[in-house]
Amino acid sequence: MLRVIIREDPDAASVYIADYIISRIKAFNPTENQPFVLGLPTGSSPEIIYKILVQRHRAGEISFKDVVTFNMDEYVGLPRDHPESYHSFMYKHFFSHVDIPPQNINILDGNAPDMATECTSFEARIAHYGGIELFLGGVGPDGHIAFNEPGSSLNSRTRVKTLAYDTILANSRFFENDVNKVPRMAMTVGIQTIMDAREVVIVATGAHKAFAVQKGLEDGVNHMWTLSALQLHPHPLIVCDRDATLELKVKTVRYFESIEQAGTDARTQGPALVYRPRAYPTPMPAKRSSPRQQQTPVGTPKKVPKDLRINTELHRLMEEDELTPDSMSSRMVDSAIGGLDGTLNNDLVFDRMGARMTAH
Ligand SMILES: N[C@@H]1[C@@H](O)[C@H](O)[C@@H](COP(=O)(O)O)O[C@@H]1O
Repeated sequence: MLRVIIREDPDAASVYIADYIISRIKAFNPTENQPFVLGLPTGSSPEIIYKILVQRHRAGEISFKDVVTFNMDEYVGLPRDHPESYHSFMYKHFFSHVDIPPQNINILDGNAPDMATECTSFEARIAHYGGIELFLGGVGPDGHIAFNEPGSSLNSRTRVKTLAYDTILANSRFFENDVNKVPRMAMTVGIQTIMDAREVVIVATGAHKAFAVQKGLEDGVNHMWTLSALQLHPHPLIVCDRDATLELKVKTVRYFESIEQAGTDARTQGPALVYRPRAYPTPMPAKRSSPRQQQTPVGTPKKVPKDLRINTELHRLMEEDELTPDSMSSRMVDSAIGGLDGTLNNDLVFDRMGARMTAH
Protein backbone atom coordinates (compact mmCIF):
# COMPACT_ATOMS: atom_id res chain seq x y z
CA MET A 1 0.00 0.00 0.00
CA LEU A 2 1.23 3.49 -0.86
CA ARG A 3 1.84 5.44 2.33
CA VAL A 4 2.28 9.21 2.25
CA ILE A 5 3.37 11.04 5.37
CA ILE A 6 3.11 14.83 5.44
CA ARG A 7 5.04 17.01 7.86
CA GLU A 8 5.08 20.78 8.12
CA ASP A 9 8.72 21.36 7.15
CA PRO A 10 11.83 19.54 5.89
CA ASP A 11 13.21 19.09 9.42
CA ALA A 12 10.10 17.30 10.65
CA ALA A 13 9.96 15.15 7.49
CA SER A 14 13.63 14.22 8.01
CA VAL A 15 13.10 13.32 11.67
CA TYR A 16 10.27 11.03 10.60
CA ILE A 17 12.49 9.25 8.06
CA ALA A 18 15.48 8.97 10.42
CA ASP A 19 13.17 7.49 13.09
CA TYR A 20 11.76 5.12 10.54
CA ILE A 21 15.17 3.88 9.34
CA ILE A 22 16.39 3.42 12.91
CA SER A 23 13.28 1.49 13.89
CA ARG A 24 13.57 -0.76 10.83
CA ILE A 25 17.24 -1.53 11.49
CA LYS A 26 16.55 -2.24 15.15
CA ALA A 27 13.57 -4.46 14.40
CA PHE A 28 15.69 -6.39 11.89
CA ASN A 29 18.34 -6.94 14.55
CA PRO A 30 21.19 -7.33 12.06
CA THR A 31 24.31 -9.39 12.67
CA GLU A 32 27.57 -9.67 10.78
CA ASN A 33 26.22 -12.66 8.86
CA GLN A 34 22.75 -11.19 8.40
CA PRO A 35 23.34 -7.50 7.80
CA PHE A 36 20.63 -4.95 7.12
CA VAL A 37 21.01 -3.87 3.49
CA LEU A 38 20.26 -0.18 3.03
CA GLY A 39 20.08 1.71 -0.25
CA LEU A 40 21.11 5.36 0.05
CA PRO A 41 20.80 8.61 -1.94
CA THR A 42 22.66 11.89 -2.08
CA GLY A 43 21.20 15.35 -2.61
CA SER A 44 20.31 18.24 -0.33
CA SER A 45 17.06 16.65 0.91
CA PRO A 46 18.73 13.62 2.53
CA GLU A 47 21.45 15.78 4.10
CA ILE A 48 19.26 16.52 7.14
CA ILE A 49 18.38 12.84 7.46
CA TYR A 50 22.09 11.93 7.59
CA LYS A 51 22.68 14.63 10.17
CA ILE A 52 20.00 13.18 12.42
CA LEU A 53 21.24 9.62 11.93
CA VAL A 54 24.75 10.73 12.92
CA GLN A 55 23.38 12.48 16.04
CA ARG A 56 21.44 9.38 17.00
CA HIS A 57 24.48 7.23 16.44
CA ARG A 58 26.58 9.50 18.65
CA ALA A 59 23.89 9.32 21.31
CA GLY A 60 24.35 5.53 21.27
CA GLU A 61 20.91 4.89 19.85
CA ILE A 62 21.89 3.10 16.65
CA SER A 63 24.87 1.24 15.27
CA PHE A 64 25.68 0.74 11.58
CA LYS A 65 28.24 -1.98 12.28
CA ASP A 66 26.05 -4.63 10.68
CA VAL A 67 24.55 -2.46 7.97
CA VAL A 68 25.60 -2.84 4.33
CA THR A 69 24.94 0.14 2.07
CA PHE A 70 24.48 0.59 -1.66
CA ASN A 71 24.44 4.10 -3.02
CA MET A 72 22.01 4.70 -5.83
CA ASP A 73 24.17 6.73 -8.19
CA GLU A 74 27.45 8.48 -8.97
CA TYR A 75 28.65 10.94 -11.60
CA VAL A 76 30.72 9.53 -14.45
CA GLY A 77 34.19 10.93 -14.96
CA LEU A 78 34.27 13.12 -11.85
CA PRO A 79 37.35 12.22 -9.75
CA ARG A 80 36.32 10.21 -6.73
CA ASP A 81 37.81 12.81 -4.40
CA HIS A 82 36.13 15.76 -6.12
CA PRO A 83 34.10 17.57 -3.44
CA GLU A 84 30.91 17.09 -5.48
CA SER A 85 31.33 13.38 -6.20
CA TYR A 86 28.67 11.34 -4.46
CA HIS A 87 31.49 9.36 -2.92
CA SER A 88 32.77 12.52 -1.19
CA PHE A 89 29.23 13.52 -0.23
CA MET A 90 28.55 10.23 1.50
CA TYR A 91 31.76 10.26 3.51
CA LYS A 92 31.37 13.92 4.42
CA HIS A 93 27.77 13.64 5.59
CA PHE A 94 27.50 10.11 6.85
CA PHE A 95 30.09 7.36 6.56
CA SER A 96 32.93 9.23 8.30
CA HIS A 97 30.75 9.82 11.35
CA VAL A 98 29.30 6.38 12.02
CA ASP A 99 30.65 2.90 12.76
CA ILE A 100 29.94 1.31 9.38
CA PRO A 101 32.88 -0.91 8.31
CA PRO A 102 34.40 0.40 5.03
CA GLN A 103 33.96 -3.00 3.39
CA ASN A 104 30.19 -2.70 3.91
CA ILE A 105 30.02 0.44 1.75
CA ASN A 106 29.18 0.04 -1.93
CA ILE A 107 29.37 3.07 -4.21
CA LEU A 108 29.46 2.87 -7.99
CA ASP A 109 32.86 3.76 -9.40
CA GLY A 110 32.23 6.56 -11.89
CA ASN A 111 35.77 6.13 -13.21
CA ALA A 112 35.71 2.37 -13.68
CA PRO A 113 37.73 1.27 -16.70
CA ASP A 114 34.81 -0.86 -17.85
CA MET A 115 31.47 0.79 -17.10
CA ALA A 116 29.43 -2.25 -18.11
CA THR A 117 31.33 -4.55 -15.77
CA GLU A 118 31.04 -2.04 -12.94
CA CYS A 119 27.26 -1.88 -13.36
CA THR A 120 26.87 -5.63 -13.61
CA SER A 121 29.12 -6.17 -10.63
CA PHE A 122 27.05 -3.71 -8.58
CA GLU A 123 23.85 -5.65 -9.29
CA ALA A 124 25.66 -8.90 -8.46
CA ARG A 125 26.84 -7.46 -5.15
CA ILE A 126 23.25 -6.50 -4.28
CA ALA A 127 22.14 -10.03 -5.17
CA HIS A 128 24.99 -11.46 -3.10
CA TYR A 129 23.44 -9.86 -0.02
CA GLY A 130 19.98 -11.11 -0.91
CA GLY A 131 18.68 -7.78 -2.13
CA ILE A 132 18.09 -4.41 -0.53
CA GLU A 133 15.85 -4.30 2.53
CA LEU A 134 15.12 -0.56 2.47
CA PHE A 135 15.97 1.85 -0.34
CA LEU A 136 15.94 5.50 0.68
CA GLY A 137 15.70 7.93 -2.24
CA GLY A 138 15.00 11.51 -3.15
CA VAL A 139 13.23 12.86 -6.20
CA GLY A 140 14.34 15.35 -8.82
CA PRO A 141 12.11 18.28 -9.81
CA ASP A 142 11.44 16.38 -13.06
CA GLY A 143 10.25 13.34 -11.11
CA HIS A 144 13.40 11.24 -11.50
CA ILE A 145 14.49 8.77 -8.84
CA ALA A 146 18.23 8.09 -8.58
CA PHE A 147 19.26 9.29 -12.06
CA ASN A 148 16.41 7.57 -13.89
CA GLU A 149 15.57 10.53 -16.02
CA PRO A 150 12.26 11.02 -17.84
CA GLY A 151 11.97 8.30 -20.46
CA SER A 152 13.91 5.69 -18.50
CA SER A 153 12.76 2.13 -18.87
CA LEU A 154 10.73 0.97 -15.91
CA ASN A 155 12.57 -2.35 -16.31
CA SER A 156 15.99 -0.76 -16.06
CA ARG A 157 18.88 -1.92 -13.93
CA THR A 158 22.20 -0.34 -13.06
CA ARG A 159 23.64 1.42 -16.08
CA VAL A 160 25.09 4.65 -17.44
CA LYS A 161 22.61 7.45 -18.12
CA THR A 162 22.94 10.80 -19.82
CA LEU A 163 21.56 13.50 -17.52
CA ALA A 164 18.53 15.49 -18.62
CA TYR A 165 19.06 19.21 -19.08
CA ASP A 166 16.68 19.92 -16.17
CA THR A 167 18.88 17.86 -13.89
CA ILE A 168 22.09 19.49 -15.13
CA LEU A 169 20.49 22.84 -14.46
CA ALA A 170 19.24 21.80 -11.00
CA ASN A 171 22.61 20.34 -10.03
CA SER A 172 24.64 23.28 -11.36
CA ARG A 173 24.12 24.86 -7.93
CA PHE A 174 26.79 22.47 -6.68
CA PHE A 175 29.15 23.45 -9.53
CA GLU A 176 29.38 27.23 -9.10
CA ASN A 177 26.11 27.62 -11.03
CA ASP A 178 27.98 26.72 -14.19
CA VAL A 179 26.08 24.13 -16.24
CA ASN A 180 29.27 23.36 -18.15
CA LYS A 181 30.92 22.04 -15.01
CA VAL A 182 28.18 19.50 -14.28
CA PRO A 183 29.05 15.99 -15.51
CA ARG A 184 26.90 14.96 -18.44
CA MET A 185 26.58 11.34 -17.41
CA ALA A 186 26.03 9.28 -14.33
CA MET A 187 25.86 5.66 -13.29
CA THR A 188 22.61 4.83 -11.61
CA VAL A 189 20.64 1.92 -10.28
CA GLY A 190 17.64 1.25 -12.49
CA ILE A 191 13.96 1.51 -11.68
CA GLN A 192 13.82 -2.27 -11.41
CA THR A 193 16.75 -2.24 -8.97
CA ILE A 194 14.76 0.11 -6.73
CA MET A 195 11.54 -1.84 -7.23
CA ASP A 196 13.30 -5.03 -6.09
CA ALA A 197 13.98 -3.50 -2.66
CA ARG A 198 11.57 -4.80 -0.05
CA GLU A 199 10.76 -1.28 1.01
CA VAL A 200 11.26 2.10 -0.67
CA VAL A 201 11.22 5.40 1.24
CA ILE A 202 11.26 8.66 -0.70
CA VAL A 203 11.91 12.11 0.75
CA ALA A 204 10.32 15.03 -1.14
CA THR A 205 10.65 18.49 0.35
CA GLY A 206 10.16 21.97 -1.08
CA ALA A 207 7.72 23.58 -3.49
CA HIS A 208 10.06 22.76 -6.39
CA LYS A 209 9.19 19.08 -5.85
CA ALA A 210 5.43 19.64 -5.78
CA PHE A 211 4.82 18.99 -9.46
CA ALA A 212 6.89 15.79 -9.40
CA VAL A 213 4.97 14.59 -6.34
CA GLN A 214 1.65 15.33 -8.03
CA LYS A 215 2.64 13.52 -11.23
CA GLY A 216 4.14 10.63 -9.28
CA LEU A 217 1.19 10.09 -6.94
CA GLU A 218 -1.95 11.23 -8.74
CA ASP A 219 -1.24 10.38 -12.38
CA GLY A 220 -0.73 6.88 -13.74
CA VAL A 221 2.49 4.90 -13.85
CA ASN A 222 4.64 6.20 -16.64
CA HIS A 223 8.25 6.39 -17.72
CA MET A 224 8.30 10.21 -17.96
CA TRP A 225 7.85 10.62 -14.19
CA THR A 226 9.81 7.69 -12.91
CA LEU A 227 8.70 8.30 -9.31
CA SER A 228 5.31 6.99 -10.46
CA ALA A 229 6.77 3.47 -10.80
CA LEU A 230 6.51 3.20 -7.02
CA GLN A 231 2.74 2.94 -7.38
CA LEU A 232 3.49 -0.67 -8.36
CA HIS A 233 5.71 -1.34 -5.36
CA PRO A 234 4.14 -3.25 -2.46
CA HIS A 235 5.67 -1.05 0.27
CA PRO A 236 6.44 2.50 -0.83
CA LEU A 237 6.56 5.33 1.71
CA ILE A 238 6.71 8.93 0.49
CA VAL A 239 7.51 11.50 3.16
CA CYS A 240 6.76 15.09 2.09
CA ASP A 241 6.90 18.45 3.71
CA ARG A 242 3.84 20.69 3.31
CA ASP A 243 5.36 22.59 0.36
CA ALA A 244 5.92 19.42 -1.64
CA THR A 245 2.16 18.72 -1.49
CA LEU A 246 1.17 22.07 -3.04
CA GLU A 247 0.11 20.57 -6.37
CA LEU A 248 -1.81 17.65 -4.86
CA LYS A 249 -5.59 17.71 -4.68
CA VAL A 250 -6.92 18.69 -1.26
CA LYS A 251 -8.77 15.37 -1.38
CA THR A 252 -5.53 13.44 -1.83
CA VAL A 253 -3.79 15.26 1.02
CA ARG A 254 -6.76 14.75 3.34
CA TYR A 255 -6.93 11.08 2.51
CA PHE A 256 -3.31 10.39 3.36
CA GLU A 257 -3.53 12.51 6.49
CA SER A 258 -6.62 10.63 7.60
CA ILE A 259 -4.80 7.33 7.20
CA GLU A 260 -2.12 8.53 9.57
CA GLN A 261 -4.68 9.99 11.99
CA ALA A 262 -6.51 6.68 12.00
CA GLY A 263 -3.54 5.36 13.90
CA THR A 264 -1.84 3.39 11.19
CA ASP A 265 1.62 4.68 11.98
CA ALA A 266 3.86 3.83 9.04
CA ARG A 267 6.63 3.03 11.48
CA THR A 268 4.77 -0.06 12.56
CA GLN A 269 3.22 -0.79 9.20
CA GLY A 270 6.24 -1.75 7.12
CA PRO A 271 6.56 -5.09 5.45
CA ALA A 272 7.55 -8.08 7.51
CA LEU A 273 11.29 -7.99 7.97
CA VAL A 274 12.95 -10.99 6.39
CA TYR A 275 16.56 -11.45 5.62
CA ARG A 276 16.25 -12.92 2.13
CA PRO A 277 13.69 -11.52 -0.28
CA ARG A 278 12.24 -14.29 -2.40
CA ALA A 279 13.24 -12.50 -5.57
CA TYR A 280 16.87 -13.24 -4.85
CA PRO A 281 18.74 -16.52 -4.65
CA THR A 282 20.32 -17.74 -1.43
CA PRO A 283 23.58 -15.80 -1.30
CA MET A 284 27.04 -17.14 -0.73
CA PRO A 285 28.37 -16.64 2.80
CA ALA A 286 30.16 -13.28 2.97
CA LYS A 287 33.92 -13.59 2.86
CA ARG A 288 36.22 -11.15 4.55
CA SER A 289 38.61 -9.59 2.06
CA SER A 290 42.21 -9.01 3.01
CA PRO A 291 43.34 -5.37 3.18
CA ARG A 292 45.32 -5.97 0.00
CA GLN A 293 42.21 -7.14 -1.84
CA GLN A 294 40.36 -4.07 -0.66
CA GLN A 295 42.79 -1.92 -2.58
CA THR A 296 42.14 -3.80 -5.80
CA PRO A 297 40.14 -1.88 -8.38
CA VAL A 298 36.97 -3.56 -9.57
CA GLY A 299 38.16 -6.17 -12.02
CA THR A 300 36.53 -8.62 -14.34
CA PRO A 301 35.24 -11.50 -12.23
CA LYS A 302 35.84 -15.06 -13.34
CA LYS A 303 32.72 -17.19 -13.04
CA VAL A 304 29.11 -16.90 -11.90
CA PRO A 305 27.49 -19.44 -9.60
CA LYS A 306 24.26 -20.65 -11.19
CA ASP A 307 22.04 -19.04 -8.56
CA LEU A 308 23.46 -15.57 -9.15
CA ARG A 309 23.08 -15.53 -12.91
CA ILE A 310 20.74 -12.86 -14.10
CA ASN A 311 18.55 -13.47 -17.10
CA THR A 312 19.16 -10.30 -19.02
CA GLU A 313 16.82 -11.34 -21.77
CA LEU A 314 14.38 -9.66 -19.41
CA HIS A 315 16.49 -6.80 -18.11
CA ARG A 316 19.04 -4.95 -20.21
CA LEU A 317 21.79 -3.72 -17.95
CA MET A 318 23.18 -1.02 -20.17
CA GLU A 319 21.86 1.60 -22.47
CA GLU A 320 24.67 1.10 -24.91
CA ASP A 321 24.10 4.31 -26.80
CA GLU A 322 24.76 6.18 -23.58
CA LEU A 323 28.06 4.56 -22.65
CA THR A 324 31.01 6.74 -21.78
CA PRO A 325 33.87 6.37 -24.24
CA ASP A 326 36.82 4.56 -22.64
CA SER A 327 38.98 7.63 -23.03
CA MET A 328 36.89 9.40 -20.41
CA SER A 329 37.58 6.82 -17.79
CA SER A 330 40.56 6.85 -15.53
CA ARG A 331 41.43 3.82 -13.48
CA MET A 332 41.11 4.55 -9.79
CA VAL A 333 41.56 2.47 -6.72
CA ASP A 334 38.43 2.70 -4.64
CA SER A 335 38.89 1.01 -1.33
CA ALA A 336 35.35 1.87 -0.32
CA ILE A 337 33.82 -0.19 -3.06
CA GLY A 338 36.45 -2.88 -2.93
CA GLY A 339 35.14 -4.86 0.00
CA LEU A 340 33.61 -7.60 -2.07
CA ASP A 341 36.08 -7.54 -4.91
CA GLY A 342 37.89 -10.57 -3.58
CA THR A 343 34.66 -12.50 -3.44
CA LEU A 344 33.60 -11.37 -6.87
CA ASN A 345 36.99 -12.01 -8.42
CA ASN A 346 36.96 -15.52 -7.08
CA ASP A 347 33.42 -16.47 -7.72
CA LEU A 348 31.75 -14.46 -10.44
CA VAL A 349 32.29 -13.90 -14.11
CA PHE A 350 30.72 -11.56 -16.59
CA ASP A 351 31.14 -11.76 -20.31
CA ARG A 352 32.94 -8.99 -22.19
CA MET A 353 29.83 -6.92 -22.69
CA GLY A 354 29.00 -7.24 -19.01
CA ALA A 355 25.37 -6.97 -19.95
CA ARG A 356 24.56 -10.61 -20.44
CA MET A 357 24.88 -13.27 -17.80
CA THR A 358 22.92 -16.31 -18.82
CA ALA A 359 22.18 -19.60 -17.16
CA HIS A 360 24.03 -22.45 -18.81
N1 LIG B 1 20.69 11.81 -8.42
C1 LIG B 1 20.18 12.70 -7.43
C2 LIG B 1 18.86 12.17 -6.94
O1 LIG B 1 19.07 10.93 -6.29
C3 LIG B 1 18.20 13.16 -6.01
O2 LIG B 1 16.99 12.63 -5.56
C4 LIG B 1 17.98 14.46 -6.75
C5 LIG B 1 17.29 15.50 -5.91
O3 LIG B 1 18.19 16.08 -5.05
P1 LIG B 1 17.87 17.19 -4.00
O4 LIG B 1 17.51 16.46 -2.77
O5 LIG B 1 19.17 17.93 -3.83
O6 LIG B 1 16.79 18.03 -4.54
O7 LIG B 1 19.24 14.96 -7.14
C6 LIG B 1 20.06 14.12 -7.94
O8 LIG B 1 19.63 14.20 -9.23
